[in-house]
Formats: sequence, C-alpha cells, structure tokens
Amino acid sequence: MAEHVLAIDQGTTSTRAIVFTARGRERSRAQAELTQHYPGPGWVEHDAEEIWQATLDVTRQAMAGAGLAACDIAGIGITNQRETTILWDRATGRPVAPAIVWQDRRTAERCAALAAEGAEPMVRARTGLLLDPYFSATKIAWLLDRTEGLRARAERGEIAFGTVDCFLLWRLTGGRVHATDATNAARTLLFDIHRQDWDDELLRLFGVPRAMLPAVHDCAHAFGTTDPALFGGAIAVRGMAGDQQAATIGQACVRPGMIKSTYGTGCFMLLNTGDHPVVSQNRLLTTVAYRLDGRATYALEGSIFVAGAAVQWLRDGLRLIASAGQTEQLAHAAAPERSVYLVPAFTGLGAPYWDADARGAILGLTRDTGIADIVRAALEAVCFQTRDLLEAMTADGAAPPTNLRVDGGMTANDWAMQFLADMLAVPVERPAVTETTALGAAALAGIGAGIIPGLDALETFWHLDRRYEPAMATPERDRRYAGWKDAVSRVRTRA
Ligand SMILES: Nc1ncnc2c1ncn2[C@@H]1O[C@H](COP(=O)(O)OP(=O)(O)O)[C@@H](O)[C@H]1O
Ligand SMILES: O=P(O)(O)OC[C@H](O)CO
Repeated sequence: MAEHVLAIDQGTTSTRAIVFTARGRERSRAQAELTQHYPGPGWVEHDAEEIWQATLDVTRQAMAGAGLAACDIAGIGITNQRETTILWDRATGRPVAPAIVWQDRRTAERCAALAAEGAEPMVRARTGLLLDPYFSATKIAWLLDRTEGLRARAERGEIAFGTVDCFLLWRLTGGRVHATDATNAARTLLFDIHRQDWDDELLRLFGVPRAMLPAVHDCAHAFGTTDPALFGGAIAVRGMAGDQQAATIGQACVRPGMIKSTYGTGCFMLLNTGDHPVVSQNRLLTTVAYRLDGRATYALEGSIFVAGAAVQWLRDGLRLIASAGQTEQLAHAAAPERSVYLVPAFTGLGAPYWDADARGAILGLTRDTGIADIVRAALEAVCFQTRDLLEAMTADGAAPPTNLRVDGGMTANDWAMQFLADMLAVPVERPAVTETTALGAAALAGIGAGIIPGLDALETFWHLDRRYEPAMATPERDRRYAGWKDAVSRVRTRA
C-alpha cells in the first residue's frame, strides 16, 4: 500500500516538493528559486511557465530522492502563494499574460474608485476581505481590459482563471480539471465565504465573467489524477490549500483560539476561530482556514506584505549583505542605543493599515548610522508589524495568546525570534519541522487518501525545536514600539 504523500509548495520566491511519511516525517525534498519580475513601480509578476517547469522538476527530484515511484505516493497535496492571478487559454493551456503577483499594486486606483462608490461594506460582508489590490478580482479585470479581445474570449468560455494551485492542477491533470479549493477561492473577492459559492453580484461588480471560474471543492478532495506521462504513472491529487492555511494546519492550529505566524516573503498571522466567521473591527481579514466534509472552519488573518522580502532587498537591491543569514550577526553587532526605523512599505501597507499608496522609508539616520543598524531595523520592522497584528486581534476580542507558533524562512534567525518574543511579550515557539506549509498540504492529501485519520493527528506531528521567552523590560518595549508607530505615521497617506 502507498504510504507516502507528496506536497508541492509553490511559494512567492521558490517552488518546493517534499515527500512525507503518513506520520509527518520528511523523506526527501527538492527546491527551485523563482524569478521575480518588477516591470514598474509597485508591479510584481511571475512567469507561469517557469512555475510549471519548476514544479515538474522538483516533484521528480523529490520522488527520486526518496526512491519512490508513482504507485508509492498515496496522494499529492498542493499549496501555494495565494491571490496571484493566472489567465490561460483553455485550448492550448498557455498563459495569456504574465502572472500578476499578490504583492502587485497596479489596481490600487480601481480599488479606490470602487470604495468611493460605496462598494466596500457589501464586499466585506460577503468575502471577509477589503477592497485592496492584494486580492485577485481587480487583477483579473485589469488583464481582461488591457488585452485586445480577451474579455470577449473570456465571456465565450475560452479563457480560464486560476490562482497558482488551480493552474498547477490543470497542468498536472493534462488540462482535464479546472478546480480550486475553498481557501484559495476565499482570496479572490468573488467568493461568498458564508454561502461557500461564487457570488453573481461580486462578479458583476468586478467585471469577471463566470465562465472563467474553476469549481470549488473541500481541501481534502479527489481533485483528479496526474497525466501518467509526467511521473511514470498516475498520482491522485487529494489535497489543496493556500499556503497560509496549509501552515495553520501544519502548525496543528486546529482548535479555536490557536494562532500561528509565518515569516516568508510576507508575514501572515492566522487565528483559528472555529465555525464562526469573526468580523474584525480592526481591519483584519475573515477567511476560510480549511473546509473538510463540506464544513468551513474560519480564521481571522493579519497580512503583512513585506517580511523576508526586506532582507532580500538588503541583499539584492542594496547589496548591503551577501546572504540572508548574515543579518543575524549584523543585528547583534548594531549599537543598541541607536534608534533607526525601517518601514518596508515597498508595496503599500497591509493589515491593519491597508494603505496601498504608502511607500517605504528609513528614519532616524545619523552620521554614525551603519549597515548593521539598517539591517537590524529591517528585522525589527517585521516584529513591530507582528505586534500591530496581535494588538488588532486582541482588540477584536481574541484572548491574549499564551504562545505564538512561528514558521517560514525567517524563523531561522534567532536574533529576530528573540526580538519578536520581546516585542510581543509572548513566548515564541519554533517547531522542529519548519516546513509546516508543505506538511499541512501533505496532511490534507493524507486525509484525502485515508492514510492520515484526520486533523487531530497533526498534534502528534508537532514537536518543539526552540522556545524564545520574552526578556525585555516593559518600558523599553513600549518605547521602541512607540517609535515604530511614529515612523509608520510618517509614511501613511490616509488615516
Ligand atoms: N536567516 C535568515 N534571516 C532573515 N531572513 C531570512 C533568513 N533566511 C531566510 N530569510 C528570508 O526568508 C524568506 C524565504 O522564506 P520562505 O519561507 O522560503 O519564503 P516564501 O514561501 O515566501 O518563498 C526570504 O525572503 C529570505 O530573505
Ligand atoms: O509565498 P509566501 O509564503 O510569502 O505567501 C504568500 C501569501 O500566500 C500571499 O497571500
């Protein structure tokens, strides 16, 4: 009997495939970097063909690394960067434009116009989201309106829309299946999270033809089987979830009140609110954490657009550092008395500010400011923003957490994790398996395949690697956070 599951984790900066056992142990992995394209200020694009080729390569490598054939894999789980928008020709399977990435701000004006028309309350009530370029709907409309003849073709059903999960499923199944799951659908601005269905009024508002949309299924579902030519035999695709939702599962945050924060390109904090969709009074998002057996579990989400991306910018943009890992040693070396603040609003500000037009700034520079101070400020900014989110969540009525489970590439940085615990005054816990996103997708596939009994099993998969205890005195913590709030107020374009 096949006793392994394979997770495909298609993130913003890389594509990974990881083979897990039915007990959540990693057997092998493969990874490929993804090229980022910045064709204009605030624009971010990916090449969907590159994403597909990388997915094929890493999947084959991970299977070979574990010495497994297609018949040994009980199911594939797909997890993905969310919201990123791909349109393709159903006849050829080829993308008709570059993928517009979740960070892209090109539709900020359109969102502002819709808000001025008074559309936001209805959009919020049905989707749990806000009118922001982050989500897919205005990106789809932008593509339809900017490419000659595309809207008419979409209306005739010749063009398909999908987030990355959906596009990969289409390609994996040889163009036979056009489907997504409820967590990804919930990020489009077109999906009613209460009725769990696409919404005609939202489709009209955003100008998106229904004929483009995929079917929406539970996260553990028989989505289809891969084209046998791809991996030497057909493999069933049995799990699917957006990456932050998959990380919530992988972190075993499967009971109401449990909370996790993931530090990859951006930072996303999700609080499981059970079968109750909590409406935030503090500009957090209400979203689907997962849907199993037709029942949705909801989450309150705080989304920050730039976390590890600030470290990448220091490395690739400014060339202040040679590697992300160097930031730890430099942060230690920075003089503690210097107060430099870096507001990484490169693509606007996400939760709880939602200011698409804000742009980044570095404040508090003096003649003796050095590279180490700027590096430290970039790491601190991620922690300050996490505190912004936690304060919004507790203001929304969440009980103050007893700990925060963290994961993602940036959590390798011990200095940053200690500062995070200090800033939140909450212990921070890093699990032994930091690939929680992939683990969550693998778990969904394992549940779909019947080799993992259910979400409760995730609790037995979770083991602590390191716990960071808060050590900073309250006045110092408050002084530094007040400095951050002041820095943010300087870049905001609206209250
Ligand atoms: N030791 C480190 N210190 C700080 N940031 C790091 C470190 N290692 C990796 N990162 C950052 O983590 C991010 C990669 O994390 P990952 O979870 O793979 O992201 P994604 O899923 O968004 O592609 C990069 O932005 C990188 O700059
Ligand atoms: O690629 P990540 O891990 O930064 O996640 C991206 C998010 O899903 C965007 O909403």
